[in-house]
Amino acid sequence: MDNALLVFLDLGLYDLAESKKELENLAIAAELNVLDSMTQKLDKPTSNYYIGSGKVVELKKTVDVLKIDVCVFDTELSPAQIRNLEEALDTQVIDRGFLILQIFAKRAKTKEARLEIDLAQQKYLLPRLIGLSSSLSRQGGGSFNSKGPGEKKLELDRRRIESNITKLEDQLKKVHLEKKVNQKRRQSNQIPIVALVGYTNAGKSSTMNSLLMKLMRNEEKKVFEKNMLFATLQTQARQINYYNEPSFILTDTVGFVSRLPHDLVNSFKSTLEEVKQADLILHIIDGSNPNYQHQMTTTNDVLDSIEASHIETINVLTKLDLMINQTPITDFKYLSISNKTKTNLDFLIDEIYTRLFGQKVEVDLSFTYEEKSLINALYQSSKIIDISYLEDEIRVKSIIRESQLVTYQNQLLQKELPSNEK
Ligand SMILES: Nc1nc2c(ncn2[C@@H]2O[C@H](COP(=O)(O)OP(=O)(O)OP(=O)(O)O)[C@@H](O)[C@H]2O)c(=O)[nH]1
Ligand SMILES: [Mg+2]
Repeated sequence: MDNALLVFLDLGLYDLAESKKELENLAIAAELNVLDSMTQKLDKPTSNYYIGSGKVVELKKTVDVLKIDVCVFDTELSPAQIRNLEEALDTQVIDRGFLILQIFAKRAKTKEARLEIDLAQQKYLLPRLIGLSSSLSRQGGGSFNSKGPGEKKLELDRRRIESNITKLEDQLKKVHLEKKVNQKRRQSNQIPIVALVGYTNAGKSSTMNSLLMKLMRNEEKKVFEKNMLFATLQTQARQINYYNEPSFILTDTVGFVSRLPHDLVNSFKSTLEEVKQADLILHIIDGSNPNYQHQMTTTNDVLDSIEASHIETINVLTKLDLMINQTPITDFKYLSISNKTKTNLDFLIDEIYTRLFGQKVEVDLSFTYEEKSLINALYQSSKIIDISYLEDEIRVKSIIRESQLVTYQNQLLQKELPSNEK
């Protein structure tokens, strides 16, 4: 494990305490051993080193004493700043964007995620080729093994990266095409899609698992959840068939983080395609996090940028069990749940079904004996109260959802007002 030192500049732009905690968690997620941090208060960053040159001297001392392998700066550094800092500190220097790319690179498992992250890394490196040359050799990420590469080598490296980018983009196009076919198939099934979105570590995967256990009682379908930033890197979908209710597809997605590297947002836009296809979004918010408002805004901004902000949304506050001594949140409408104590899950489930399929209605239906398959479908997606087999028809009394009325309009005998049954 590499020893890391975190460097912050207090420009009064961000909540420093939150930024510190978040960068530390990002470093831990990147499997770094955080030994210390250093903060400088300045009005604006310096062009040579980002921090002041006096601070660089101080930093160098700490780097030597603590045997620091990598200094992580909580910002986006220019290629020149990286080069200058690496020379002055004689250690690897990376910025927040590079750190996030490292986490994704470590976690990406599926073919698509691997290609996306490779592409984001190559795009990130291209303009930083000069500055990052020594970091790269330490990463073992290519043949950039001299500290001051000559012009010719630089040109070769640049061309190689450009050709890598083209290759990766081609491969990705193919993967996306296959995915589109699958999506079309799913859409033609007309099963509605519910997507869980939110800030990283908010509790999306845990909420998905709570719902799966409650509705499907199937341990095997569970997804990975962990107290670690970016535990989920790939969208995962499960079809929910709950007795007495119509089916829907539930998908877990990659978490968001503020100040995400631009190339990464672009790369993961296709992963977020699923969100765009959703009929309903569950915006998962960690209500116990003092910074929840900022996290919500970040998520809403990403939803805006992928043109998904028009999709119907339920705000879900998780970690209710940790919010006991907090002043209640009153600035927006939400449902609060706990995945730990399993509180309010029934409310959430009922809200999901109502938003997707409308209220429950009690109906009397009449089927011919040829329409038996329709009755089977009804059995799977609604609550049958009574069924009687008459001479030339089958009479069924059932509680269905409003949206199912269309499907059974030819069989409908009478319709009563929405029942109060929940
Ligand atoms: N106390 C408490 N902890 C929770 C609750 N929901 C989730 N957690 C914890 O929060 C941490 C993150 O949960 P995840 O479900 O992995 O979060 P996520 O939003 O999927 O995170 P990423 O996939 O990393 O974006 C885990 O340690 C969970 O156990 C809850 O209701 N109460
Ligand atoms: Mg997750």
